[in-house]
Amino acid sequence: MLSFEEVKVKLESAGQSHVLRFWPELSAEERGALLAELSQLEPAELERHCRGAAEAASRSSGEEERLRGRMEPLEPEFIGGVRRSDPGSLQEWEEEGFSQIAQNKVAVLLLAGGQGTRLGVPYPKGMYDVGLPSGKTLYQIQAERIRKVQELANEKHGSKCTVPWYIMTSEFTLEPTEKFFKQNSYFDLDPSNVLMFEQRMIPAVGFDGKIILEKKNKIAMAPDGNGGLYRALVDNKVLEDMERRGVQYLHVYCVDNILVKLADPLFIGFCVKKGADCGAKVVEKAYPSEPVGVVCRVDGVYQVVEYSELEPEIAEQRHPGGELVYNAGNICNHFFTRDFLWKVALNFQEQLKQHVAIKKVPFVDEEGKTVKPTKPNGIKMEKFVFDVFQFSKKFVAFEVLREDEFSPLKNADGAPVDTPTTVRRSLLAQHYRWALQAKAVFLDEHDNPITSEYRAAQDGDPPAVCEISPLASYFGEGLEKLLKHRKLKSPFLLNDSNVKS
Ligand SMILES: CC(=O)N[C@H]1[C@@H](OP(=O)(O)OP(=O)(O)OC[C@H]2O[C@@H](n3ccc(=O)[nH]c3=O)[C@H](O)[C@@H]2O)O[C@H](CO)[C@@H](O)[C@@H]1O
Repeated sequence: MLSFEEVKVKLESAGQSHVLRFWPELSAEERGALLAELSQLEPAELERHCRGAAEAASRSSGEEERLRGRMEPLEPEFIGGVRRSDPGSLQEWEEEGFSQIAQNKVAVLLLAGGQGTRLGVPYPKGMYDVGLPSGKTLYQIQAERIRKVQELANEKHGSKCTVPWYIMTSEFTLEPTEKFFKQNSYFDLDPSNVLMFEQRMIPAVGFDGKIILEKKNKIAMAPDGNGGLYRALVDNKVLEDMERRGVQYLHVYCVDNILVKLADPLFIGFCVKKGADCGAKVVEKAYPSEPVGVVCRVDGVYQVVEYSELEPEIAEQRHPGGELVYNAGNICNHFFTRDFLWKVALNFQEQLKQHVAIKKVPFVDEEGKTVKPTKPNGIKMEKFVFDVFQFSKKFVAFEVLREDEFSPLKNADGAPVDTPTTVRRSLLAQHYRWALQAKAVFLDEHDNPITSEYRAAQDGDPPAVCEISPLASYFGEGLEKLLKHRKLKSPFLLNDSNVKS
């Protein structure tokens, strides 16, 4: 840790000495905490960051306009997908994916450093229990899907494989996430294959380019966005770990999609067979203003234009047949080769675009009291995980069905979409469909078979509650032997122990 004098010089050179203005009033302990925080900041970088933030914020209103005339949608023939590709190819890709998994060449990486402000819970989103009959949290569901995909690969290839689980956390989420995993015995995964690491935090800045003080002895810090991944991979030697384990392919995903197919053999196999170094899963956008990024080309280069930066007029453009022109919705499921990640980490991560978010950042007033602002007063700069697509030599996109693979938890109940209620419904609807495909028969309260047609989550709640543990089925497979012609009363829970009995 640096001394007060050293920190003072550093801050002066970065034009940020105001953060020491309460120094004379601080206790020894408070001084220690402030010095520790400030010691980590590098003056030149700090100066660049603060100046860059203020400049970018003054320009940010023009971001959408700058994209005008430069965007093009993905060419339809460029996209593979569950509906677009022929069954033979789909099967070949899935087999390829399982083969890579069985050879220990595939890992998953969870982006879990976000603060989940829209959901509004004081703990990491992955710990959220969405109210399923089993009471499982998002983390547990994900852990069980990893266990199941390993088991399926082993059955197919006679292997004993591991899919390591890398989890990127932040100062906000590391401690509670670690504690939660320990309390839950890592959901029966081997702890040595669950690797948590922390992304960096950066200061929030006022419109005048000055760091915001949140308390007398604390500056306002925020994670550097999910694109902070690339720096965190270097900081924490994650690529070296992948190398030691022989992992060549990484499936990166975000925490809140209850339907996420971890290490999806089909997606992995598709990307590997296409020789891609970088890939993205997409779904058809539901409506023009849906808060998902669109995968497209800008100046001929593949990239994601984030929903916050897409002009409504462009988002609303439609083809004569009615479908949206910018239709490839990003579901934050990405494929990267380890070689590509090395290339980004060594050559490009400093070049990643800084995106500007104007936020209400609590600040300390002249009396030293923390004030919650009523209107936005600060700038948070974020990097985005998908901004590396431009460095890819071979980028591919794979379209999946929304009702099977995308239902994110973003908002608290009461909001119209992406709430605990809607994600629970999506999962239960999927499991109900799987059970029907396996020829199970659901009974109503009078023990009569339910015959009503039910297709997708959009139809509302399914006529019976059915939850299938990921340990019983990864994606609907293997259920006939367990459920065929069985008469099931709602709520029905197929868990691991049912499977064994
Ligand atoms: C930048 C990005 O990827 N945006 C995508 C994200 O938007 P969205 O705005 O929903 O992104 P979130 O803020 O939820 O973050 C996505 C993921 O990144 C993690 N995270 C976030 C910030 C951070 O500093 N560290 C970190 O690890 C979050 O924990 C989460 O798992 O998901 C949508 C689908 O649901 C996509 O359509 C968006 O294109």
